[in-house]
Amino acid sequence: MTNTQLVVEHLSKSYAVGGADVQIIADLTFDVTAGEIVSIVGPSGIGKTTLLKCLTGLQSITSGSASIDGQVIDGPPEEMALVFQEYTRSLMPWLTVEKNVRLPLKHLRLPKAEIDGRVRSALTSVGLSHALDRFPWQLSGGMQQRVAIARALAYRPEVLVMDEPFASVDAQTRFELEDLCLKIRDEFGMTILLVTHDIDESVYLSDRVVVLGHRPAIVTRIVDIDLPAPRDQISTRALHDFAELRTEIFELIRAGAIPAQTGQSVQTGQSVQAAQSVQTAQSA
Ligand SMILES: Nc1ncnc2c1ncn2[C@@H]1O[C@H](COP(=O)(O)OP(=O)(O)OP(=O)(O)O)[C@@H](O)[C@H]1O
Repeated sequence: MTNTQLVVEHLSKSYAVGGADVQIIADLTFDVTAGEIVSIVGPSGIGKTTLLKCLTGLQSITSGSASIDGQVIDGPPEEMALVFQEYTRSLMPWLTVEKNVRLPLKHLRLPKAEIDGRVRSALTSVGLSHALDRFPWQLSGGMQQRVAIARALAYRPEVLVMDEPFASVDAQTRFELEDLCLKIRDEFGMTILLVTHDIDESVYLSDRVVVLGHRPAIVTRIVDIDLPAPRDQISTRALHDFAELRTEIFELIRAGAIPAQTGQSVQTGQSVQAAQSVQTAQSA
């Protein structure tokens, strides 16, 4: 029996731009089962980050709905934690690694021993138990992103939501962090929803890939990724099925591309993302 955790039904989203409503998302319907890894892909500017913001309660939904464990989402859900691409802005530079991970747990009112245990085990899971007393600026980019992931893990969310989490690290670190994602899912049984621009990454990590296209955005296809487990960076990526899935998704994204914009003075997705220094759904 499957346990549907996140349900998105006919979700649409418009932004007010210069006095007019601009519809970004037309009508999205999909769900995510507990313990699944689901990637959201689509052309740049299609509304992927906007969708995550609606699902994490950081933006209002214009019509339709999203719910987690049967509860309608109308603010940041306790069950979710968020990891963004910009780890340099989500970590507090004046706090040690250990204190950064501890920060969001403060408002949970847990016994100190429980908090200590969660912080230690999250940092061990991401391979940073040796770096507790270091400051973010003393770490490599990949290590900083591990701290951001550990902070989300220590919170023990049911659903980990990640927006382009590995876009700012080198290729080798990216592979390691992808494998860390798979390990987290297996170890903690966590549901993971992520936005990525990297089609290979979406195929490698996911159980299903939700492809968004057109303007305003719709779901163009939900692709099942039936690749064998456990996945491995070399052997999984060498599979014929892997190449076929990558081509299928690439073609779907190309078919759903947004035509060049004429006259509309809307910012690109990434510039808006840069302008809004949102950190975690729990405002860690
Ligand atoms: N707060 C906002 N106000 C007005 N328009 C916005 C706002 N946030 C995003 N947009 C617009 O919504 C559209 C989708 O942006 P979004 O960041 O969700 O896309 P994306 O698919 O994540 O983009 P990218 O792949 O480039 O990161 C863009 O045209 C963007 O300019």
